[in-house]
Amino acid sequence: INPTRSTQDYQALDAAHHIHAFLDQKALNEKGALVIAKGQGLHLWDTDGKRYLDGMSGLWCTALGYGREDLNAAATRQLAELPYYNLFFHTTHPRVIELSELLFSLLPAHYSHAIYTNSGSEANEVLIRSVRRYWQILGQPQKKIMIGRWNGYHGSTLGSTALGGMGFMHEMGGMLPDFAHIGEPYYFAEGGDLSEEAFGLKAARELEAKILELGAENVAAFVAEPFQGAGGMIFPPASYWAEIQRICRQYDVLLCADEVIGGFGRTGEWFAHEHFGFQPDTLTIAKGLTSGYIPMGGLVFSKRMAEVLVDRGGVFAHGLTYSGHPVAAAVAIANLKALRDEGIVSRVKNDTGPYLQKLLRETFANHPLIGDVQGAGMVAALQFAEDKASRKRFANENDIAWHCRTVGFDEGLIIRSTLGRMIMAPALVATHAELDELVEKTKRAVDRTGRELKLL
Ligand SMILES: Cc1ncc(COP(=O)(O)O)c(CNc2cccc(C(=O)O)c2)c1O
Repeated sequence: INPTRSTQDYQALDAAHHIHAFLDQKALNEKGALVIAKGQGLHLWDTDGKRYLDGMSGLWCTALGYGREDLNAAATRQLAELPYYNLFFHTTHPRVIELSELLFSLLPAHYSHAIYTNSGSEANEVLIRSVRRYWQILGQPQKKIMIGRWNGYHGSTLGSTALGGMGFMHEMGGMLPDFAHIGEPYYFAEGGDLSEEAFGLKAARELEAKILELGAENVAAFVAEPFQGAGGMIFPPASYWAEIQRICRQYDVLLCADEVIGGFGRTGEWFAHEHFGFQPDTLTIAKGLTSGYIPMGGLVFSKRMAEVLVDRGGVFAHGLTYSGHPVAAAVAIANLKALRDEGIVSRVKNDTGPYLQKLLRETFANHPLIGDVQGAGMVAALQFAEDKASRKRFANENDIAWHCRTVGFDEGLIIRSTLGRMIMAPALVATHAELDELVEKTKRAVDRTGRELKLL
């Protein structure tokens, strides 16, 4: 690492010019941000030269890990050839066409069209506008309410915030009309004395109750993450998604999956909805699309929706300057080809995913502080609990998880904490040795947390 400034200089300038995401900036300014300067494989280095194992793929996005020469070369070549063009005014360009050809070869056959964006939030703004336009074209303009889930996360733009279910986000700048929410399928916290199977059906049937309350003729879509990511890496009970899908079909409500985190191999399937076995009408994508090397998101439409928007919709009044950006598309092509041709997604499904999941369950099955281990493929969560059998959580579970995350950084490990859960989502290229290091360092952080907070 050859930083041109001292860490302190970087921290002072960062504090002078930035408002960071989801934190109290004044508090951060008192201790200074961690300045990450280099990445290679699954490792990151800060400006003091400290090395970290990145157990979070950056923010769930660096599927191929850091330092990939193929992605660098793809971007450099495209920057030289055509650094920018667009899909406005009857024009297009080769790279975004080649990306879509490749993308739809990896998607289930009933998807046909995509609109690209720069982020997942923007893709969900396109979703809101496209869904309402779809029902307008079909002569049902009043069918426009979008139903999301409490503690769901769909982004930080205005509509995506309203679609999400994080109340403290709604309080900033106000909520929007025509958005509704139902409870989340968080069995450990909400299951009570129901079986998982029964709770999954109960949680799903909240959607039917909400649709009947609002009037099916007014409800446009249900939008949800196949598994909740930012909300705490929560997998729903096995009975959940089939029931949600049945309800959507019964009331002619579009089923929209937000695959920003789950997409591109995270669960061992190319898309998380395939892991859970349901067929959404739209898919929101971002993150793993380019392994985070360059911003890109998108909205994927089923043939059924695309035909209405294209064949009967006339002018589609939407457009973003950088939609389908040539350099982002070039990186996405290289990224998807590597995931496919290096057999990375199938290795997550058949080898490294099962290896990680088994190792976590063996390591934490009888741990006095851990009440549940959830996950599949290269994503997992540990639930802190005071008592496993009764699923009793610690009153101060947020503080415990945050302490564990902080201890992790001290041990050279980056994992995420949300509520009372420790989350990991390492790069899909992780080796058995790197997964061993990830689990070993996580155990050390959990044990240290237990000692330092006198939980044991
Ligand atoms: C399901 C989902 N949908 C949309 C977005 C928004 O994407 P953009 O950020 O590209 O606009 C996300 C983003 N998810 C996200 C972003 C940043 C941090 C964390 C975290 O869990 O710490 C999660 C997401 O997880």
